[in-house]
Amino acid sequence: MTSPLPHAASSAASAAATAPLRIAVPNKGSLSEPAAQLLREAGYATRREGRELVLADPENGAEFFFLRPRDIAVYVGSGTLDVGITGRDLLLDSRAEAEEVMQLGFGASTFRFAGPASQVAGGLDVAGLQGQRVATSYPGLVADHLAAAGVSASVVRLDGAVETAVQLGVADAIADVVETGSTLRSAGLAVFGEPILRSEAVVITRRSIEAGGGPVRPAGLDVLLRRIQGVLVARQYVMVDYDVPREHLDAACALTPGLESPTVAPLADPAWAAVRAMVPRATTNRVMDELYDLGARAILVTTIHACRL
Ligand SMILES: Nc1ncnc2c1ncn2[C@@H]1O[C@H](COP(=O)(O)OP(=O)(O)OP(=O)(O)O)[C@@H](O)[C@H]1O
Ligand SMILES: O=P(O)(O)OC[C@H]1O[C@H](OP(=O)(O)OP(=O)(O)O)[C@H](O)[C@@H]1O
Ligand SMILES: [Mg+2]
Repeated sequence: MTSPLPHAASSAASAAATAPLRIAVPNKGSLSEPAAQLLREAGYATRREGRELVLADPENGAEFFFLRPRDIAVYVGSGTLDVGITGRDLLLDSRAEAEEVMQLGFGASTFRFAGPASQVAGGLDVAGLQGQRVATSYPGLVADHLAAAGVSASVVRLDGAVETAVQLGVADAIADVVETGSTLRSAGLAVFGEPILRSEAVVITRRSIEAGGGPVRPAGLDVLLRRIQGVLVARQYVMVDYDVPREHLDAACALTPGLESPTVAPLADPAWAAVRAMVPRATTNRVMDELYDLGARAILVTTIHACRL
């Protein structure tokens, strides 16, 4: 008797057979929990108690390293680790040889200059920083921005609580992450100038891997990116099903074009058709109202748990 043929190896299984993909993940701070949640939803192992520094996930061909978000670009840029999740602002500040390959839609913030509210009301602008002291935890980012603006100022590097530096006389202005703006307000500061950067969490790899010309693209990277993309799309879209009179089918399909094209199926009653399409989650109720006004009925919305497009 012959033994059965093995199943063709899936891309995930073949990745598991080679060296694991080494992935850097934030161990603390604003990005840590949403990054863990994303990886969990993408089917990867996550650490049970928060103190593990390394976590092997052989079933998925991955190994996770829990590191300070600020250090992640350094490990990835040097090629020590294959891929990482960090903030765009931290990546640029590090000046590491790493680049962004996917935006993740969480950890959003703006990076801005701020100064005493009275001076800002009096017209303080970036040119007014000439010869001044600017406190920040992101000295690389600020130095690059000032140089591009042709402003010569001294950058005072602080670890955190940067807003207090002006009050204590260590700096004349600051540049920091602003989310709600409440920390600035309570320190008597206000933003000025254009935003230096809009940041969010991103996936990074070593520079030029994407172009295919530089370092070898690590095995398993495509699987990781596809899985993450699947989670992000599943979060952004819902599935909408409805029945619509055939005379309004074209107008209904225009409202719900889906990604390629909506699925249209006949109903037992030839005057009606059934339609199924993915719809951006944020527009769900507006689309339902417009479909209803058009004569569509039995409009059902369901959550998508995962997808591969
Ligand atoms: N309110 C926020 N404060 C700081 N960083 C934020 C905020 N919202 C989003 N971020 C993003 O999180 C990343 C900084 O994370 P990091 O863990 O270094 O700092 P943190 O969240 O302030 O934590 P901690 O101050 O405890 O070290 C940056 O990419 C930043 O843009
Ligand atoms: O605009 P907001 O919503 O007020 O958020 C922005 C503040 O949050 C962060 O500080 P964090 O609490 O991380 O303290 P740190 O400065 O010591 O890092 C950041 O450095 C700002 O100070
Ligand atoms: Mg902080």
